[in-house]
Amino acid sequence: MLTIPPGRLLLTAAQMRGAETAAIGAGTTAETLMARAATAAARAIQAFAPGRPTLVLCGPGNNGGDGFGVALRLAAAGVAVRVAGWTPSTGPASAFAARWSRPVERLSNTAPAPLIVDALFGTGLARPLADDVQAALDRLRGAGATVVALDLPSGIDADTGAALGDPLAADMTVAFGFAKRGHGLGAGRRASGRVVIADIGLAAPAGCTRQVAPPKLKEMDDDVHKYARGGVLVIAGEQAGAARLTALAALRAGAGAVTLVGGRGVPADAIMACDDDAAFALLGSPKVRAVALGPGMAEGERGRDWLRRLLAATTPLVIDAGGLALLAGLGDRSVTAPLVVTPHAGEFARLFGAPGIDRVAAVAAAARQLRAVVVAKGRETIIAAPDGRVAINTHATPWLATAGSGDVLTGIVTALLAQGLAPFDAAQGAVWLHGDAGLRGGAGLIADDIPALLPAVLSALGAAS
Ligand SMILES: NC(=O)C1=CN([C@@H]2O[C@H](COP(=O)(O)OP(=O)(O)OC[C@H]3O[C@@H](n4cnc5c(N)ncnc54)[C@H](OP(=O)(O)O)[C@@H]3O)[C@@H](O)[C@H]2O)[C@@H](O)CC1
Ligand SMILES: Nc1ncnc2c1ncn2[C@@H]1O[C@H](COP(=O)(O)OP(=O)(O)O)[C@@H](O)[C@H]1O
Ligand SMILES: [K+]
Repeated sequence: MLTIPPGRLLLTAAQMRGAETAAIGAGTTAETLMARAATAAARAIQAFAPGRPTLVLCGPGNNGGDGFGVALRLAAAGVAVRVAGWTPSTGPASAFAARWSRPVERLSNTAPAPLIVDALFGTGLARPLADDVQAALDRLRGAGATVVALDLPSGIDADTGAALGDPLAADMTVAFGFAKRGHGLGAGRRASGRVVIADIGLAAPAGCTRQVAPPKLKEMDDDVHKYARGGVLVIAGEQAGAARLTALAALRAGAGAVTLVGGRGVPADAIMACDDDAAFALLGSPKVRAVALGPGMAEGERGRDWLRRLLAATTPLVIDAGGLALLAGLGDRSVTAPLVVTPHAGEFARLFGAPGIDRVAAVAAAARQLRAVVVAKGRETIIAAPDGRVAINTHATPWLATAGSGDVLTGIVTALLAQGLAPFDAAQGAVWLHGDAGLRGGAGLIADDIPALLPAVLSALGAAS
């Protein structure tokens, strides 16, 4: 499980190299950075699994150098340490390797130890693990050792989290400077275990991806009225369940009033119903501060009409489900409204094409292309703004993969927009609240439960008064 703290930066390998170059340009040597990394990692290892006989697997590059640095420090602390793998011959890594006076064992026949430190490859992994390296990892995996990875589990792509082999699953990963995107995505997320970030004195470049943080909620004025809290209009199709889930979620997430068009006019008591003509008349009035389009909606002229009208308006808009299918079929996707779209993987592919291995890059490109905030839902939800900002949410549970869960998210995003949050902040906040509600609900969760869990989520964030 990933435990990168909320709000943390998630860097790419290129951004890490940029940070390193900047630090070196400002006078810190590469050896100093490596020494800081090794000292921090050795400390974290001693706190996590003190005194255990250790095998350090060292690679040919600087990740291997970190490994030698850790081996030297653990040995100096009296731990029984062996090293296997490469002996780096260039750069700062070679200096650390040269100080290791004991043997360097061959990966192919080294014996396991109760603690394995994985320092084979970090951000420089450039191709799939070679067969002999993979075979060594597979053999060592069988020993059931505790595994600590330095910077990244070896075999994980730093930028995408993709597996370039089958890494040893780490119990803890000590990330140097910053967490990497690969810690939060895909196979990397599974393989990283607990991610501890070691400060080695690097400054992050601008424009890095962030882990989604809980939203900062504004205190409510005591003389507020329902429309001042943010009125929401939900334009739904005939599927009553989806429409109702979106509308209820918007109310629970703080919208003062929700008007629903469609959903066969079946509102719960607190939801107001109206028809298309009345809803058209409401648009642009202070009673509607944000609109959701698409829950339970089939393709057809009514939806297309709404879509064209809403895209050309100025009221903040969320498009999901049937609304996304309509958007995919639209020749001219020019948008004036502040827009958030919330596609799941299938909807994303239909709108923007298959994302390929680098989901973050694909979602960022989609946001630029559509000039909208794109919320690409899934196990990790990636949120991108047209100006290039990207956030990743992992604060969620697979129990959220349940029918209607996306309709609930739509309602939450719309409610936060109606309360005046900017689209990128509303999208992040909503995804976090939705994820937190899912985690609170846990096993057996269904979409109907999520709106009812929101009061506890909001109260815990200090929104009770
Ligand atoms: N950034 C910073 O400030 C700091 C970074 N630090 C550390 O540096 C790490 C990055 O180091 P790095 O750039 O040397 O890359 P690394 O991960 O050791 O791998 C490169 C080596 O592996 C090789 N190689 C690649 N793929 C391979 C494969 N499949 N199979 C076999 N070989 C393969 C590649 O060979 P080549 O591709 O050149 O043939 C090269 O020799 C980073 O993760 C962190 O631990 C810290 O010291 C603190 C400061
Ligand atoms: N494996 C998972 N782990 C965490 N969250 C998930 C997972 N799978 C789906 N989700 C979340 O559940 C929601 C599902 O949305 P969606 O696919 O639109 O459902 P529906 O169409 O049934 O409403 C999204 O918020 C998504 O991020
Ligand atoms: K590693």
